[in-house]
Amino acid sequence: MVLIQKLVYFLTDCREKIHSHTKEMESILLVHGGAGNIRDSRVLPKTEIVKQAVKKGYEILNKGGSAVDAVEEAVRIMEDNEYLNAGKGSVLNSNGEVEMDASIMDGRDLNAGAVAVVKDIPHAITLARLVMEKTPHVFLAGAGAVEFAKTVGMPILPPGSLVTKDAEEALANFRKYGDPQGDNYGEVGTVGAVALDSKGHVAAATSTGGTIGKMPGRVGDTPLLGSGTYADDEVGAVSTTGHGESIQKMCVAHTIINEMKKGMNAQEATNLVLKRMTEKLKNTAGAITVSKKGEIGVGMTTRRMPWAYIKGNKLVYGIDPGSSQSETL
Ligand SMILES: NC(=O)C[C@H](N)C(=O)O
Repeated sequence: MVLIQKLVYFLTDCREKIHSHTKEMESILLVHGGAGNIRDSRVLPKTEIVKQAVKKGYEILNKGGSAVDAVEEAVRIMEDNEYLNAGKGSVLNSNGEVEMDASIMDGRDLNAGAVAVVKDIPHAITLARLVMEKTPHVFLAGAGAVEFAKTVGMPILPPGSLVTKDAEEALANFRKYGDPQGDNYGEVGTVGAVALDSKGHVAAATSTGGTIGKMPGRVGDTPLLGSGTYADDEVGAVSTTGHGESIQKMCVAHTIINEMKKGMNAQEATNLVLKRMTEKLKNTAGAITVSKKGEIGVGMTTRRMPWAYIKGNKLVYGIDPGSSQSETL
């Protein structure tokens, strides 16, 4: 009798496992364009950019592409946009140079790639992906990362090519007036994406020029696994933005993952960890989260953060805390 019961349990378990592996998930792509004290005049353009990026990235998921491909594509599109703080348009360090950080993580096997303090590379996120796929390492920084980019045939731009007029003006203002709001990372934003693909795999990617007027060589949260980016198929994926030093101290991305592991949904975990960080360290941040079950989390303790996601035929987006709009595609 006991044996028969055990056999029944075993067969049920097998059936469930097979079922869960073959069941198609509804794909989700969720992106952000950086949290901060965003002026009213920038609300519309920033909202448009995140909508464009999510639409382009979602085409990959629609064709059955992987979560990793989708997050990389969405981030590349935002890196190309001069109004966001990644790739061209990145904020400048105290020497007037662009130094970028990026990371990408694949929830299937926790494979990851990151780069920090890289110059003259239009797509730091793709370099991070190549570190993940073509080296035995997870993280390359500075001149070594740029050397690696050359060996894999990535274009290296002439020095200063990623510096924009806006970024120069912003640095000049920063030098003159400092950072009256205390969140100089906000006017142009870091970019990030999280995805769940139809096979149930998650991925996350984040890319930034860091903080305006930063010391040369400064590394923020963005390239650090567990701070700026994290993805694990067992739980979900997170990308963060905001005050990098605080995000690092609280390991915000992985702490959100941990809260979900303990039972919170994606939205609750995102809100809780950001609130905790802001209460404890008196600095602000934002995060986007997708869970393996397809829950969405969008949170910010900043004034604003542009974000957008597509799930099925619905595009949902927003920029102010607690409000969103949607369109049927
Ligand atoms: N805009 C940002 O999100 C800045 C980024 N988190 C950093 O500190 O490098």
